[in-house]
This record gives sequence, structure tokens and C-alpha cells, in this order.
Amino acid sequence: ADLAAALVEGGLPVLEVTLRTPAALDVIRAMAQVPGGHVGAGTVLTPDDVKRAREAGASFAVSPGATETLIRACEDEGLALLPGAATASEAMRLAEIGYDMLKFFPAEAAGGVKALKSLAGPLPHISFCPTGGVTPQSAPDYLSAPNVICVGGSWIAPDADVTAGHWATITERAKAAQALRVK
Ligand SMILES: O=C(O)C(=O)C[C@H](O)[C@H](O)COP(=O)(O)O
Repeated sequence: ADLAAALVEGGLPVLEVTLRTPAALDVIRAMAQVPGGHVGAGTVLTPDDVKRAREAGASFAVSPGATETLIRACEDEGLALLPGAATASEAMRLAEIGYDMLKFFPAEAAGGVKALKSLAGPLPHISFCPTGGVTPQSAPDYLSAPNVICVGGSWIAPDADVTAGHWATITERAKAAQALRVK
């Protein structure tokens, strides 16, 4: 809850908690109580993940890729999904069924800003939130791409600051990240 409050105070209210540790669902439960925050679950892979994330209070799901099973589970549970795509074909298939706002993952490894700008030519109707290896240095470049609406990253809340409870430092880093917005 302290981490969520620090990020919201820094101007970053959209919070992704990846389901990669046994603590993740409890973290979502705690963060969901923080006023002004929008807490989602990341690394959502299975229908069971969807159900547990929604029950814990997540208001959206993020996945590294997308499968029909996962998409159906999110739609059945009424949980908004930011599905991952890394190629033109993956993005086209998702847009065909109504998902035209996608996560570009793993952003840096899949070609970074260059790849995204190349996709903007033939696929101008599809927009992306790149995550995976985005840094404060590369974020402005990503945000300058016409098909990038936001970026995600863990640099704002590094493990060491979370463990030590350095909430004010995290708030400052969130403010700096918020100020990177170019649109
Ligand atoms: O698994 C998911 O659903 C994700 O959303 C992946 C995370 O967003 C990235 O792994 C963050 O990457 P870093 O900023 O490099 O730590």
C-alpha cells in the first residue's frame, strides 16, 4: 500500500503487479485500497490467473503474449486486457478481434523504438504500450513514436528502494517519469 501511495503521489496512478511471486495477489489486494490508484495484474497467463487477479481487486490484466483461452477468460470475467504482441502478425490478429491497444513485449529485445516506428507505417490503427527493458533514457524516444500511448517499466520502483521503504525517493522517480510525457 505504501508503494502504491508513493506512485500515485508521484503522478503515476496506473500500477501493474506481476503475478511472479507468491505475494502478488496480497499486494494487489493492498494496493487496490489506495485512493486514486488503478491496480492491474501482470504476467496473467491462464484463466485461473484471471479469476484470482479479479477477485484480488485488479481492474485490468496485462499479459506478455495472448492466447484465445486467455482472451476468452478475461472477457468472461469482465477484466480489461492489455495483450502482448511482438510481431506484425500477432498485432494484426489481435486487432482483427477488437484489440487495437497492445503491449509491445519484450520491447527492447524485440527491436525497441525502431521496430515500433516501423510497425506504425502499415499498422497506424494499432497502438502500443512498450514494456521490457524501457529506461528513463529510452522512454522519451518510445513516447515520441506515433503509435506509442504510454510505456511501462520497473525502474521507477527498484527492489532496493521498496525493501528499504524509501517511498519519498520512489515518489520523486515517479514525478520524473511523469514529466517525460511528450504528448
Ligand atoms: O509479464 C508481464 O505481463 C509484463 O507486463 C512484463 C513487465 O511489464 C516487464 O517485465 C517489465 O520490464 P522491466 O521494466 O524491464 O522490468
